[in-house]
Amino acid sequence: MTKETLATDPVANLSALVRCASVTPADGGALGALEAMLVPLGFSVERVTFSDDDTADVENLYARLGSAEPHLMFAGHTDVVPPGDVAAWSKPPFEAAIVDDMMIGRGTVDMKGGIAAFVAACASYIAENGPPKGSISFLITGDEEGPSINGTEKLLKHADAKGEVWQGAIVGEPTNPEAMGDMIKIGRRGSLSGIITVHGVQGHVAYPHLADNPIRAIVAFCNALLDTPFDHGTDTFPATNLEITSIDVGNPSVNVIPSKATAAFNVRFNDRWDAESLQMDIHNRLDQAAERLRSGTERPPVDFDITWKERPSPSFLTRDETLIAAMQQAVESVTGRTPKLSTTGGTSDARFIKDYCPVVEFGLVGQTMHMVDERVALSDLRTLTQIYRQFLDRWFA
Ligand SMILES: N[C@@H](CCC[C@H](NC(=O)CCC(=O)O)C(=O)O)C(=O)O
Ligand SMILES: [Zn+2]
Ligand SMILES: [Zn+2]
Repeated sequence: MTKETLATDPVANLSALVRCASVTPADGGALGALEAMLVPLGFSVERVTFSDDDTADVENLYARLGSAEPHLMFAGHTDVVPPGDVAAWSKPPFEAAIVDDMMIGRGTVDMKGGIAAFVAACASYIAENGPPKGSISFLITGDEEGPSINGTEKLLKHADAKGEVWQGAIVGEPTNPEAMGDMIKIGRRGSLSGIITVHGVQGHVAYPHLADNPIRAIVAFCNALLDTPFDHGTDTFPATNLEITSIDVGNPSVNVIPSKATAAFNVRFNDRWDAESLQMDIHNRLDQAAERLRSGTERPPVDFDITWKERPSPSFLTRDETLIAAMQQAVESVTGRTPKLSTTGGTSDARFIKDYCPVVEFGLVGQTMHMVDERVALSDLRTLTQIYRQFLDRWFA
């Protein structure tokens, strides 16, 4: 294998990936581009498409180099969110244009950049040392930005059923708020979504005693969810937070009391809760608010129901000190900075991986993810490559 055939340049790797328009669930050739980088490095590549009811088929990739332990998994996604208003971009979102040492394009930071850097780190490791004394695998999905039904969760099950065992995993999502070296994610909050529906009685706005306005109750319910904090955070997690994401009555008239009102909400919860205890607390809050609405009035009981999104995400915390320390040392040795160990932000596919092996997350600076003109500094991409390379050196030492 000559050095020239190896994908050691993270910028070239990223250009190839960004040029594939892989908006979920489309692959746009992205996994093929990744396969073309991995095969010359000696990886055995398996491509697998998953299907499910009521959702699009999605392509995924699992690649492994080596058969011995320790086995390190690098996990991520090649799918990207839509570009939005293409005319608002300063360069086409799937061109990978470089301006002032920044590459502009959808997925540059979230998270084709992480994949490009990890491939480059593997290539440079192999060029210097030959194949590692152990194994490296890539577990890459095309369904992270979408419903996440035909992605990482199924790919892990598929690989596990074939006997794959990992000792640790890195997820390459953008974890740094402002600069490289800011933050490693060592866990994630849970996520729970629901919709409250209040059923009222439609009527004339000038004759409210003949109707039952559901907006009165939906406002009281939203306040009951927002007024009292769920907690004040724990040693390792920020406070649980609930956001109302939508309130709808679908009423175009000014003189009609609507028949129904709904409020959608999402809770990001810490390790004091699980989905069940949180659901119970929310039910209690709503029951008490309904009782308050009725007490001392002639009103009928509030008729409401709540539906939960089928698949809440659990919170989790990685407790593997060795894996965390290896990433921390790699970041410190390249950036000279001590990264914060954090559980802030959204959830990620690490919530599935944690059931198979310890997992940490480190990637690029996330400031422009999902935005128009998403972009990465080429220097950050090179820094990330060096950090992953340092990690590999430590892991396989
Ligand atoms: N689409 C998935 C889960 C959605 C995951 C999403 N994660 C992020 O935006 C990552 C941001 C970060 O790194 O902090 C979220 O938290 O909503 C599904 O529906 O399951
Ligand atoms: Zn992402
Ligand atoms: Zn994203």
